[in-house]
Amino acid sequence: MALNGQIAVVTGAAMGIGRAITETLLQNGAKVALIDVDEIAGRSLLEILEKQFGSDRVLFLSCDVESEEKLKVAFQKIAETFGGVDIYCNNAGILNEIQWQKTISINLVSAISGNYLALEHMSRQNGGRGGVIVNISSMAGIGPLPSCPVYTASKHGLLGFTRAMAAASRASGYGVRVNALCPSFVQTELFSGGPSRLGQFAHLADEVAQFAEKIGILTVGEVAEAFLELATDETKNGEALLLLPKRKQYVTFPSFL
Ligand SMILES: NC(=O)C1=CN([C@@H]2O[C@H](COP(=O)(O)OP(=O)(O)OC[C@H]3O[C@@H](n4cnc5c(N)ncnc54)[C@H](O)[C@@H]3O)[C@@H](O)[C@H]2O)C=CC1
Ligand SMILES: CCCCCC(=O)/C=C/C=C\C=C\C=C\[C@@H](O)[C@@H](O)CCCC(=O)O
Repeated sequence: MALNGQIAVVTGAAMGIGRAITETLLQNGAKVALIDVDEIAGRSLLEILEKQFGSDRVLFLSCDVESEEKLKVAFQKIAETFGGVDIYCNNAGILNEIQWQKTISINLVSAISGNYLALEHMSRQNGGRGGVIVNISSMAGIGPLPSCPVYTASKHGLLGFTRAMAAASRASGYGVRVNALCPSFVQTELFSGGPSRLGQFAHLADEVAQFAEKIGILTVGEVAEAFLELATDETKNGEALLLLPKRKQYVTFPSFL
């Protein structure tokens, strides 16, 4: 078991990619704290996971990641219950080009506050034991999706933040690796509900749908498998792993040094 005894925190854990990552972490021996704003879905999943893995290895905290204070309290509860944090998966995200400010708030602003809280608990400079942060960006964090420019911006921002955090952590000796996972289209609620939440560029939805059909759709299990690679490979820091059906690649970026 690659992660025996490790303590993981997953945001947006109640369904979709976050649920698959949570289940994969548990299957590999970790203890997992699930954070989600959807209390009904979260508690329902908790019941299933407690039966499958034991109540001593799972914890659910109903929390809206947009509230930095509530997220801080959630981290404190997790540290008190499990004894620390080794893995932070920042997964919670939405696609809403109509309420676009909310998309930025959840996908970027809350991701930043979550990363900083995780660093506080994991950094060796703060008495932590080090660890790894995996931010769930998107292929839209590497190339633009014309029908959702704000979602694209949030995922580009998250990718840039991830790479800067990785460099800062390395230079500061925090002992915390920070990586981004960039999946292409994945069969989830967010994907199927996306077209109904497009804004002024909704007329471009068909173009993107055709693109999705051309490149194919991932399963949440495939995303969870790629997550595990970033979480367990200690050579990976500051990486962006692009995941497509049937292939994956580490993205290379221009260097100016
Ligand atoms: N589905 C796709 O095609 C792709 C999704 N992604 C990213 O993967 C991540 C997960 O997306 P999916 O599983 O597809 O979405 P989903 O909609 O199926 O699940 C998202 C989960 O996050 C939770 N959540 C939403 N807002 C929250 C908040 N403010 N506080 C706490 N929890 C919150 C929801 O309740 C839900 O359980 C997102 O960051 C998304 O941008 C990246 C690439 C492709
Ligand atoms: C609209 C549903 C979005 C689901 C969430 C998500 O993050 C999915 C991202 C998947 C792929 C993004 C790919 C972006 C590629 C760009 O580089 C560009 O090539 C896309 C051009 C598509 C087009 O011509 O419409």
